[in-house]
Amino acid sequence: MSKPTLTPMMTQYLAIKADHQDKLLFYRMGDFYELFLDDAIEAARLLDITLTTRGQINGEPIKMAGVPYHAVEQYLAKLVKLGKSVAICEQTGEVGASKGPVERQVVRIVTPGTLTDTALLEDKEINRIVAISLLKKQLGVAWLSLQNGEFRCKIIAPEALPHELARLQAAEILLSDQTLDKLGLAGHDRQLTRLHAWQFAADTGARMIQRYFGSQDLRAFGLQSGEHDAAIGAAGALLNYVQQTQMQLPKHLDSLTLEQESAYIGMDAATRHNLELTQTLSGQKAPTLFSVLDQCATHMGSRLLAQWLHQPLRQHEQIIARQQAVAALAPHCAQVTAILNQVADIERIAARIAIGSARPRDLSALRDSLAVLTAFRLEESAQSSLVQTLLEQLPPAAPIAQQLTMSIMPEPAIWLRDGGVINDGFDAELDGLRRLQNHGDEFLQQLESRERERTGLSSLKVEFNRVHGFYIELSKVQSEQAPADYQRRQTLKNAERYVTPELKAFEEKVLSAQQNALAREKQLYDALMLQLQAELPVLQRCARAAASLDVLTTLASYVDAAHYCFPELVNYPCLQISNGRHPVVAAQVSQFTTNDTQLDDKRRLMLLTGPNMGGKSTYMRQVALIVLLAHIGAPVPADSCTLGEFDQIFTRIGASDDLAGNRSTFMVEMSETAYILHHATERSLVLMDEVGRGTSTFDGLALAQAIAEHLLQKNRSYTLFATHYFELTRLPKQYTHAFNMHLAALEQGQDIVFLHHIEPGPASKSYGIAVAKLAGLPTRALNAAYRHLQALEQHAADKQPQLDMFQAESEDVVEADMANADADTFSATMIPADLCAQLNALNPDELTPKAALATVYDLVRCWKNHQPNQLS
Ligand SMILES: Nc1ncnc2c1ncn2[C@@H]1O[C@H](COP(=O)(O)OP(=O)(O)OP(=O)(O)O)[C@@H](O)[C@H]1O
Repeated sequence: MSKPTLTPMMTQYLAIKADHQDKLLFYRMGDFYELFLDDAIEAARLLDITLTTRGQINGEPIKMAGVPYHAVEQYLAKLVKLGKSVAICEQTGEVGASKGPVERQVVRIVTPGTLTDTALLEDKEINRIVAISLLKKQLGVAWLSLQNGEFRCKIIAPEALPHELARLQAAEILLSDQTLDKLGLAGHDRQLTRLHAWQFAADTGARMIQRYFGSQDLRAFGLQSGEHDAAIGAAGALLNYVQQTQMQLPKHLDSLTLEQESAYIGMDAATRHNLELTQTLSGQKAPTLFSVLDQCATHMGSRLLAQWLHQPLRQHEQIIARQQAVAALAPHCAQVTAILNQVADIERIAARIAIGSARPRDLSALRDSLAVLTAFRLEESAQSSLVQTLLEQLPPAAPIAQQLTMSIMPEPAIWLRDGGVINDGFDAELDGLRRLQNHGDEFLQQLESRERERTGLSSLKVEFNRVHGFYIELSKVQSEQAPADYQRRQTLKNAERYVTPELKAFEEKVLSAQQNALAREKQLYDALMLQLQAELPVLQRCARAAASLDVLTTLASYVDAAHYCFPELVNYPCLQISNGRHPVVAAQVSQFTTNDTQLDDKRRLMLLTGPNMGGKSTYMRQVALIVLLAHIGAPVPADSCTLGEFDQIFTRIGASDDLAGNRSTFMVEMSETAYILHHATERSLVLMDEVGRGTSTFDGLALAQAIAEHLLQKNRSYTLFATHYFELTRLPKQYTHAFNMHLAALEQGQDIVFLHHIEPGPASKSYGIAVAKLAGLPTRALNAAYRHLQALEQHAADKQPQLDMFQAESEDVVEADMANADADTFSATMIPADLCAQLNALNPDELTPKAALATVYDLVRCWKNHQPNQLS
């Protein structure tokens, strides 16, 4: 086959594209980024842009689609959200400098995990890129954020991977095909970037890490060869990937930290999801714990708060240090917030300085923020050593602030290429070039009066326009008398325009002054950027201190405004909450009913019963959220709270399919439960909501009981176990560490009033049909449900096989903690079998009034035959 004939430009395009097969190539042509061939088809579909054609290859039209360069960011944002990576190819050579197409190069690669551009990032989210390496049986994870320099790694058990990914909320996941085959990672398709296995090799990784940090030995990072090989390989792959996509290794990465499991309260993926920390169950951004709490003045504060919520601390000393800081800041909330409101996102500006992409307005915002922080003083911070440390870290090194003040214009231009960024008086050469530009007016005025005098022509004017540059204009009438040295440049209807050698020379000088000034500004800007890069650690420390102060102040604002209290942390088993509230639900309903919780070494498992909609889930989540908030050092929504030591929080709540993972609702339920039973300890908080309901009644009941027993006997965790299986309320008889509580409700006829108040003992009824009535089930269906219920109850009464909420409890089971239950609701209705058969056969909706009356007579007669003394 003969080689296709290609234009020089297409040859260049294909050569560049060959190095970026797995990405969309944005190829700069004038004011557009163009995509060709398959890239064009894909981009047209994903971005909803027009697909056209341009030229041919082998007689086939070449598909083409393009986006204007000035709007490129919105398209990049869209593609990155869809998990796509884009190679940006710019014109790097001078137009016409050589034969053929102007030289072009890929100058950066935009991937979901390596974004730094404000326009492409969510303000309140941390963008992390995670690398996973499986070496033999060792699983290493490393993660990095280009926005805040975070760089960490750890070795984890393979089954903990989904939970780790849920915690890190990776924007992009790097791994090899081999690792992917072994791990699966269903549901993460969009985030996956596959790399060659050699990129995860431990020795390459070790070399990369040592070179980047200029260190001889990995032990400085707590990493041991052999023991941490998978983590080292993953960290090395990350560095390599960043270098390849950013065309450089930014200088602001933190020292690599080996994360220890024991530092944080463990939460599995299901728990983070169920507790709606930063996302609702349906994937929305509000209302969540984060959306309700986040009053931070800065975006970096908001991001840190979200990070704290996903990483509750375990060490009591650290928590107490934060509590003291929050308490110390409480009286100063308004003052600190007013200051922080004036502070820009220094963290992200520092990241852009690190990769050399900071824009003029970033630097002016940085300058203004640093000035505010330098002047910031807070009295009475002595109560908290944490606040004192943060305040010490706030003011940046004086030279940075001074340098920015001197070098950057008060209101610089948006783009460096437009000039007007470097301050007047900062550089003598730039000032000279600017003078030449600006004082051109003076020269032109002088020239105009001189020429008028020389020619005696009153209509003579010296002017400038963008197309023709400087010119002398004469009216049509006087143009006849133009001197010989005037060269005609343009003829208008009423005027003639000329240039002179003197004017031309001046024009050249001014224009070159303009270009020279722009070049000088760029030189000075680049030098400033290098200076700032050298100060990155100081800037990052300042940004982190400001973000921490912001979060602590936000938490402090809840002490008075929402009557939150500081939990007391003790070293004996205890989970005691008085008048606790659900922080999110309480913020939404007009009247929230507060509830107590009392678990300790002797009360380990609370069996929670109560009607649907009674508030069981809310109560259980409230307990978990209070425990979680306590561990980020926050005050909690309660009147008082005492907590022992906790290591993990587990939840098994709600029903969801895992379609991506090909698991049914019941399978998901059982997998999550299995994980809990394998991992929960006596320091763990476990929430179990209606476990077993995904299968048949008997299987479900049997499983629920076995799970509760396992939690009581083996795990000995603090457990809240909500159930509709009334049989389980017998467990306290057998296990002294279990106890019954229920959410109270009142019945009024066929209606129900939820009290949302937790009371001792099991619930007496489930009120399912009453709740269905509230939900608007048609009357016909409701009536049928009541009839079926009666029949079922009768059947159960006859056979006595299984107790349920509506059935009398045998005497030996009714125990002290049932004392509050309404005894009347436990009395069985004994209906004779023939009467029951008649009732079952009856459908009142189908009876005429006359037939109904006759039926009532029949029934009464039948009943009287059985109960002659009662109804005679
Ligand atoms: N303590 C409370 N104070 C005020 N309103 C509450 C309280 N607890 C729950 N609610 C309200 O009741 C609604 C139902 O609560 P929840 O979902 O917790 O009930 P549930 O018992 O778990 O129901 P189901 O068994 O059907 O899942 C909540 O959406 C909330 O509006």
